[in-house]
Amino acid sequence: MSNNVASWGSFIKSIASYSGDLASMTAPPFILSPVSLTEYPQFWAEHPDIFVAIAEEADPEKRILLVTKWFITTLRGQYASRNEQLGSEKKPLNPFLGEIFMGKYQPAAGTPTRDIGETILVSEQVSHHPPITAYSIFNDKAGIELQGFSGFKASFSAASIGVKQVGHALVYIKEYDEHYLITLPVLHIEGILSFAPYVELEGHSFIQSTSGYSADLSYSGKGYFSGKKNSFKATISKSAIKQEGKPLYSIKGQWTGTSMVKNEATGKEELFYDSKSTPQYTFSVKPLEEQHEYESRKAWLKVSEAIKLGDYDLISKEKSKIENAQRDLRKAEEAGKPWQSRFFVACDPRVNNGDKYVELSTSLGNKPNSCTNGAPSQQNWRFVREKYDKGEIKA
Ligand SMILES: CCC(=O)OC[C@H](C)CC[C@H]1O[C@H]2C[C@H]3[C@@H]4CC=C5C[C@@H](O)CC[C@]5(C)[C@H]4CC[C@]3(C)[C@H]2[C@@H]1C
Repeated sequence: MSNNVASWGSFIKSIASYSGDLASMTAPPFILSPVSLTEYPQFWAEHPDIFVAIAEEADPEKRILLVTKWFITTLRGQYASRNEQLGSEKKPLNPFLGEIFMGKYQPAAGTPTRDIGETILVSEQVSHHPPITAYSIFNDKAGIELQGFSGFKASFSAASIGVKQVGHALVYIKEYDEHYLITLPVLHIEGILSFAPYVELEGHSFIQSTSGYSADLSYSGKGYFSGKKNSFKATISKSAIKQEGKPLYSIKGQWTGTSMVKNEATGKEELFYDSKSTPQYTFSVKPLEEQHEYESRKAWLKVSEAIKLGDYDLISKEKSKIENAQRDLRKAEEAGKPWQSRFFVACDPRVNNGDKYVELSTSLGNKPNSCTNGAPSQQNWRFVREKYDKGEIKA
């Protein structure tokens, strides 16, 4: 038995009784990814052309369809890209408090794409225990911005790890003064016993717009309603989610494959989205020498090189350098001023600070979603754009 499978076997036994913080659990080197969790928000706009097309659509009924389509385009990168590129899901680097990641989406060289302007990502680890990443993606030319935050709680069973996400995303379209609340799907890690973990989505997530339109998405994997992995269904309605009316549109398919949309009034069915359509945009991060010491790829350089080498001793040596520096910072803060987020501010989820979160999450009613099921998120995180504009760290 190769030592990888042996250590995987003991690793699985160790997590069966594990009740700690999933992000900080020690895992065998071959399951470690050299990528920090602060990089994951980049998957929200892997197709910036579809993101900006939302702001260019004048009809609100077509806009909710475009928002739902754009949301579906984000899922393959978010939840399946490690699997597709590295052969299995991997354990990302656990970001330190204040870690920053930023970059821009550019048309890939040579692809004849129209000029949609710059789409910028700013992401920051606003909490270490529990791990919470706050992020914003904005395109000033199109007048569309997304801000969100995401934490996760894991539950362990012998054969899979359940992961509930805490947080949500808000999209704002300036032209129409329109807001969308997007809740996050529950996921679990399958394939653990067969030594090839991968993410499967489950349950429901929702999109609720101030226009009154809403989308109810439900997910399933192999052996469920469609039998195929990474399946989803969605219904688009005019009323708020809680009134059960006949939907305007029904969508179904695979978020890692193709999906079809049916107009329930006319019965007409057509292709909704094909996720294998080639991504025309690459995400670019400035060169290491121009990066701030808190930016992920600079901060984790030595650790990610050690992970690529599979050199466990070097990984833990380089990791403890970062952890010790963080401990010293926390001690200094106890003595002096507490840590402050560089680009985000925490706010009370019950108080409307103009982003319509209270109105939109209320219209979701008691539907199970990560905004309101269980204890509402202790606090929401919001992007402060002028902190970025006036700051010295730029994408
Ligand atoms: C034996 C246990 C085992 O299989 O361990 C190997 C597993 C890869 C360990 C669990 C890790 O799995 C990773 C999957 C990560 C989520 C993937 C996608 C997202 C969406 C993104 O928008 C927010 C973050 C989130 C939820 C990631 C959170 C961290 C997850 C669960 C990693 C686990 C530590």
